Amino acid sequence: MTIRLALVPGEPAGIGPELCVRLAQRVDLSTLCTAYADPDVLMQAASALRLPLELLDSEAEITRPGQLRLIEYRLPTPTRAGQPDPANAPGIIAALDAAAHDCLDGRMHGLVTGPFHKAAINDGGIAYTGTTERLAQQAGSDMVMMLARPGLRVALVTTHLPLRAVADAISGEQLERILTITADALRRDFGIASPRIAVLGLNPHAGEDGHLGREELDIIIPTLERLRARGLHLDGPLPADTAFLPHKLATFDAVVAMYHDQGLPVLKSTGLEHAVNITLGLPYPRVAVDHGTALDIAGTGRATPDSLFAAVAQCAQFAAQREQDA
Ligand SMILES: NC(=O)C1=CN([C@@H]2O[C@H](COP(=O)(O)OP(=O)(O)OC[C@H]3O[C@@H](n4cnc5c(N)ncnc54)[C@H](O)[C@@H]3O)[C@@H](O)[C@H]2O)C=CC1
Ligand SMILES: NCC(=O)COP(=O)(O)O
Repeated sequence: MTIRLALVPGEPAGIGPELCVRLAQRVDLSTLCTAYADPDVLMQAASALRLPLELLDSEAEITRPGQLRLIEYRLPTPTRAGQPDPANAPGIIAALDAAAHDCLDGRMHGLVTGPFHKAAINDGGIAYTGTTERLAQQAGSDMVMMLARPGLRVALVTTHLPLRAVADAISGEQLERILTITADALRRDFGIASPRIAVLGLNPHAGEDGHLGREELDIIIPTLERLRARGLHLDGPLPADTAFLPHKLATFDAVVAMYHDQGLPVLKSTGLEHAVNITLGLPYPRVAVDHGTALDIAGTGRATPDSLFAAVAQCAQFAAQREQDA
């Protein structure tokens, strides 16, 4: 069967549009995608890169490099590379919401997104902590944010939260939900029959037996014991500073970190180009680039499209797997 993916470039002043133009040069990937975007933004990015771009209607067949199917979402103000305009926020989010809606109703099999500029969207009057949270709210489902590259998958217990709020957000119920969704996704989407998951502590040295914090003793350990009794293979709570040592990582299928900057720097420090951002728990597969809007290099042609290419390939694989299982 033919897999159809909705592709949303994200912030028009960032590198998202030019990555979509580069994607259009790869017929093996572009043939899977339909962009939800402003045609002028994509044509401007193609012109800056001096690459061919022909925008087709949403049912057209891709026959050569440089073609991309498009569903139009026009923005009110012209794009200047590197300078997000909050006035465009409603249009940017309208494209995202429409693409997600088309995934929910089965018109599309999965969603691939470029980077969104969180501050510009909030400055435009839309309360937005992240795409992961918005998609989960729209779908009425729970979610887990997982970033993955070959050899390492990191899922997060809390996502876009001020550090001050993290400890209060970690409850036994929340941890149980995150671990259950992660284990289910490892089985269903990644085909790992009996996944082994490492769970990090919250405090230095995983609390040092309660001398450096009590969340491990009061919340994490009891939750892990409860879930082990239900058959999950969980190791932890592990001290975060040593859990990522290569000989330890080799024994896990995924690491669950308590907060954003506990887990993601480890993954991103080995290169932005190999990793993708996966939303687990939605009714459809969603995969995003792992990097941000890179306003500092937008329009220069220096942005590598590898994470977007990997996101499309990964989303197509998940979508095909789900269609086969259905
Ligand atoms: N998937 C998403 O929607 C994400 C959005 N963001 C948003 O992006 C904005 C900027 O975030 P930053 O922390 O500055 O991170 P960033 O990822 O945009 O930039 C960090 C550094 O990596 C470079 N870089 C990023 N992507 C690259 C690529 N494809 N090729 C070459 N170099 C690349 C940038 O030039 C910069 O030097 C923020 O508003 C943030 O919220 C951040 C992460 C993910
Ligand atoms: N650090 C990941 C990130 O900011 C992207 O998350 P989301 O906007 O896709 O939820």
